[in-house]
Amino acid sequence: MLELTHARIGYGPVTVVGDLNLTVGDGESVFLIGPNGAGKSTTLRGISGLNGLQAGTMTWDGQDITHLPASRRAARGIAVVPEGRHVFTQLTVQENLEVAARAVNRAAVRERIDEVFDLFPRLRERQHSFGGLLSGGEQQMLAIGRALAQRPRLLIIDELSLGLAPVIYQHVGETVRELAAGGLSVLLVEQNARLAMRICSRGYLLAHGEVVLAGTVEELERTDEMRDLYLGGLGKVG
Ligand SMILES: Nc1ncnc2c1ncn2[C@@H]1O[C@H](COP(=O)(O)OP(=O)(O)OP(=O)(O)O)[C@@H](O)[C@H]1O
Repeated sequence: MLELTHARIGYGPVTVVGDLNLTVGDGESVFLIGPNGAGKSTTLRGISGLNGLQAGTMTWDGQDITHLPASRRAARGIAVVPEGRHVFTQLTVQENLEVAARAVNRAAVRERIDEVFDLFPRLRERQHSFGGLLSGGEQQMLAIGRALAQRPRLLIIDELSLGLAPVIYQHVGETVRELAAGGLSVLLVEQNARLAMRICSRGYLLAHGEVVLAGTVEELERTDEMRDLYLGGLGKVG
């Protein structure tokens, strides 16, 4: 469904990611992992359209979207949860969701917000609270809820677990895993390999702007790189 071919992504004249080939199939959940500065966020910026491709192509459902602006990608079903969440701190939970739902389609806004509340009951409890007063975990739920309120077909999350306590990211991760199991396509950038491997079925290891390993979770967990660098030498995903 999403396919990047020989994609080169960077900032102005600077190239960060060179010659990237990456796919996320219909209903597939895929993670991107790699050390700091590997180019994971830059890759997501290329996919969401915030950074244009310096070379290569990107297709969505077989159509070339290489030059499509970010707003039009969202309308086609690509939703991004940025690193750092970026919820509107001066708007309530409900208003945050309304803005997101309306941005893509003005119909059935209430229905879409209720769907998000069903998924994250904590947000329903806090619907009248300002975004800025939420805990980190609640803000992450709201950031994911904002993306889901757009009824995407591909949900992209940059650093799901960042700054959250294990009990919180496991709860949020479980919800994302259920969404993926239900057929939503997911592309997850995540430092926590165990979490990424629990949610996703396939992954890419990125280093210095290049894919150095790719495969299914079963294939990746057998590699020395994943075992030594990300799974603490224990091998099997818990
Ligand atoms: N606005 C920018 N202009 C120029 N270079 C940038 C810019 N933003 C990021 N970079 C560079 O791109 C490289 C990759 O950054 P990126 O944020 O994509 O890595 P990452 O894999 O997401 O890392 P992290 O895990 O730390 O978030 C870094 O060397 C960084 O300095």
